[in-house]
Amino acid sequence: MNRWIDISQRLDNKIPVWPGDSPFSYKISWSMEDSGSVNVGQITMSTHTGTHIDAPFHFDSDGKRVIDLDVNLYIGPARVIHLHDTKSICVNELKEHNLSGVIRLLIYTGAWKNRSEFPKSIPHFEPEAASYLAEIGVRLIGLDLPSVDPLDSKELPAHHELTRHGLHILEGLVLDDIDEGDYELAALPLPLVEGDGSPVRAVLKKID
Ligand SMILES: N[C@@H](CC(=O)c1ccccc1NC=O)C(=O)O
Ligand SMILES: [Zn+2]
Ligand SMILES: [Zn+2]
Repeated sequence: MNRWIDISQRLDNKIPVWPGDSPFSYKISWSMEDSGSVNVGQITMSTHTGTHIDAPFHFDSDGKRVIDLDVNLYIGPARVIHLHDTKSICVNELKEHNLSGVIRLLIYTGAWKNRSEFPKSIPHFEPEAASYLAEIGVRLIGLDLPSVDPLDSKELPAHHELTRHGLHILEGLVLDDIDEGDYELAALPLPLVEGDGSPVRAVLKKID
């Protein structure tokens, strides 16, 4: 029987974050000793830490908040493909894979090698590829990278083009041990009413 595999980054106080962004912190705000009965923790984090989804509000002030996103996007069949040593994720590279019928596409690049540090540069998603994926019927794109755009991009063209074509974004996956193929995915965001993004626990189960 196939088992669920965790493809999420672990959240501890050392997890690297976007340069200048709030560090992740978990601490016990009320300890067993203080309370006499329970440990109660407190989390402080940026919504773009580790494995997370972006809501359109992240890059468009009129865009959907996390609570407005359809949960059905984040649970269901997904295809994993490998694009080794890619400089940028473009239509030509995507065309080397048969993506017919794919709704959720997860891309392994292997470019974020040292997970204890935020990467200096990453391959980016070519904005032109958004319409190509939308025509196939892809609705969710996931990557093993902290962003779909170059790290120094202020315009965020890939984020905008993906959203304009109805694709949703999942970032910071850990796909190192995942073979190409078909899986069930679950990567649900939290019900953040004002959220621009949300951490997710992303898991995969191989489909035979
Ligand atoms: N677009 C990136 C995040 C991002 O751009 C960012 C995240 C935290 C703090 C600052 C950021 N961008 C600043 O220009 C993402 O989607 O996760
Ligand atoms: Zn993000
Ligand atoms: Zn993003």
